[in-house]
Amino acid sequence: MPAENDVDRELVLEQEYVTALYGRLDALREQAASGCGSEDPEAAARWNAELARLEAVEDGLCFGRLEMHDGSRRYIGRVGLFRDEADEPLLLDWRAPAAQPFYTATMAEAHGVRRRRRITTRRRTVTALDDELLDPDAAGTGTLVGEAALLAALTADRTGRMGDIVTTLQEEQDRIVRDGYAGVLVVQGGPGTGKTAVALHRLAYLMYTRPRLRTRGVLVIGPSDVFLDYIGQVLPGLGEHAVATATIARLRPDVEVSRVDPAEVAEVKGRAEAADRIVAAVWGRAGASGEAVEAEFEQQAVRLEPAEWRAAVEFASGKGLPYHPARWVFQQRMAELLAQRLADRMENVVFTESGEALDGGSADGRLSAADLRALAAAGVVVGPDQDDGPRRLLDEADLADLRKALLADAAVCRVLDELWPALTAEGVVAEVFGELGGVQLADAATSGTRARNDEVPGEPDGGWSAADIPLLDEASAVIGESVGTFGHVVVDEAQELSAMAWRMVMRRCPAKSMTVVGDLAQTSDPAGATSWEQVLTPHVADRWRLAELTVNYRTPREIMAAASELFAAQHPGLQPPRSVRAAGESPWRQEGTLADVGAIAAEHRSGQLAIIAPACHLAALREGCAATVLTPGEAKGLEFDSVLIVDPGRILDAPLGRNDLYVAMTRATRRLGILHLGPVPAELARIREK
Ligand SMILES: Nc1ncnc2c1ncn2[C@@H]1O[C@H](COP(=O)(O)OP(=O)(O)OP(=O)(O)O)[C@@H](O)[C@H]1O
Repeated sequence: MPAENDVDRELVLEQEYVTALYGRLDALREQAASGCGSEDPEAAARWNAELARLEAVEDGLCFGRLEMHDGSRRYIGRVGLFRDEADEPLLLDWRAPAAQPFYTATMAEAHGVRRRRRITTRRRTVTALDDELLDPDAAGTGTLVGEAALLAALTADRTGRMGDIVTTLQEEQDRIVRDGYAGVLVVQGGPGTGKTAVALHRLAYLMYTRPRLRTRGVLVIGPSDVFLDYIGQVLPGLGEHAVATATIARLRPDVEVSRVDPAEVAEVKGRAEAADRIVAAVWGRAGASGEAVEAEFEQQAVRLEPAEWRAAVEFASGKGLPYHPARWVFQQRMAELLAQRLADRMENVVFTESGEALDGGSADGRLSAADLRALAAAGVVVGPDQDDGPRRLLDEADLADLRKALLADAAVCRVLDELWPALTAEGVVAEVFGELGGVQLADAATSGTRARNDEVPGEPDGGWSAADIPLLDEASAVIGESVGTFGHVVVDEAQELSAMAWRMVMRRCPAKSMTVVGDLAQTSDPAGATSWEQVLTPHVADRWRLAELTVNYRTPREIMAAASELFAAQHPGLQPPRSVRAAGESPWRQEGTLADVGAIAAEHRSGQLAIIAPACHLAALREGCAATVLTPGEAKGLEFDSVLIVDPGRILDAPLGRNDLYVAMTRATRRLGILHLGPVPAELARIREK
């Protein structure tokens, strides 16, 4: 331990350095602020983004220092700063390779580091220094990097917003953050292992190492708007602003979700077979009629036999195009056929001496008066001076005009539309799934409802459900509507995605560069995942890799011990994650009624309290209650200082109720209480009574 006056001197020195860093930051901000007024809108936007980036790193700008064996020093912080315009680094961005030993250096493998220093600041003042001497002779004395700082971070009161963990990232987490794997990296781990935090830090890392991602766009998909709000500050604090966030439902902002499907209906809608049903419904509309086609164009009737127009259908559908682009090809082909048919009739023409066209029928292929009117309508003017006996009347340009006129003709379009109608995604989904409920849905593929798509209203009675969104997206894709894409996509709580939701996500990431975060033990959606391989192989074959996190930073040991009965019942043979700390308080249970909740909540003294209960009790519990009240599903991914679970018996009744209860129990960072409304469920019997 250095002597007290040594510590004071070090504090003064570090303060000087940190003050200089803030000075440099201020100068850069000033420069960015003046750039914001630029007349060039692109430059102004760039400077605005730069200013936002520099403003977001105010807190904890510099949080570490490495002292190397060669005597050099490296200061580590949220962004990189350089002295004036020179290359001399004042502060290393935490993502720079030279900063990595801050996270990975251990006694056994020091990576050239002699001393690792954590610098704690409040506003711009250095308040504490925490040094670790990496002495190889003392190898094996601990596995947590910066244990004191880590425990301080873990036991601090929760603020309701997730903070970044850039100052205390642990080695197993850092390895995932810096994993440059180009395919799908799955981060699997139990509750509280830092999966969300790690995924967001990895995204920040990838944006730093692959700057092109900033232009190609990155997307974070989370389970709920509350969750997205909860994590919303993490990336800006890491210096990255240009990140899109969405829930699965909000990936289609044009559709409003106003209905909840029963679980069994949502499960059927989530199955991959729903995609086949949509494909069948859409393509079943191309060339469905078996009749000969009669089109009338400027009083000329043209007839196409089924074999003729069917050839056009086959030609267009064989192009490998989506439905609407293929429809366009079909229409062009049909216009060619119809124009040719008309042209064949007009092949030879004879005019009288006075310039009148002979209207003698078409036995010899001569033009009738109707032929001439049709030609005039198509912009082809046949003058009397062109009468020099039988000849080919229409050249290529005339034929092109004729085709164009045919496609602009309402009567012709009506006929073409009947053969190959225009569709909307809403119409298709309403047609295939709209009026069906429950498991009857499974029969829809074979029964194939035949309602005319273009007459179906935009949405089924009662509006759309969240499970309809991937179906709408699928239908849009089959029809040929394009969607925005991203260079990298993070999917959080990925175990909840149905097969159809995965198809929707994959469509948005053509490069299939993704960070997928989840825990199969927390799946609560019956349409969700039971195996990563099963989920990913259809989309990326073997271009995916699994990385695991094993340490629970959130849930104290006492609560994890109580939750492990549930875990063991659901996953025999597997180990729940190891808790990094004890809270000193055991969870409790009590039998009672909803009326007891108020008194229990009133006893709660410090930190955030969340009440987690089945949906049927939410309204009653929210009345006059200051605490946050959530279902287990809504609580996914969140955490609170204290959690009170109400009516665990009913939570367990859900299709994957054990997982739901496991999720609810693992949200607490300190205290857990359980109020059961009847006899205690067997899974919770070992928890002490209050
Ligand atoms: N290295 C770390 N330093 C400080 N805090 C950490 C660290 N790793 C994780 N945490 C904290 O642990 C808590 C849990 O992290 P996170 O929410 O990312 O876990 P998770 O695995 O996604 O959990 P769940 O699956 O239960 O939603 C958060 O408060 C996070 O800040």
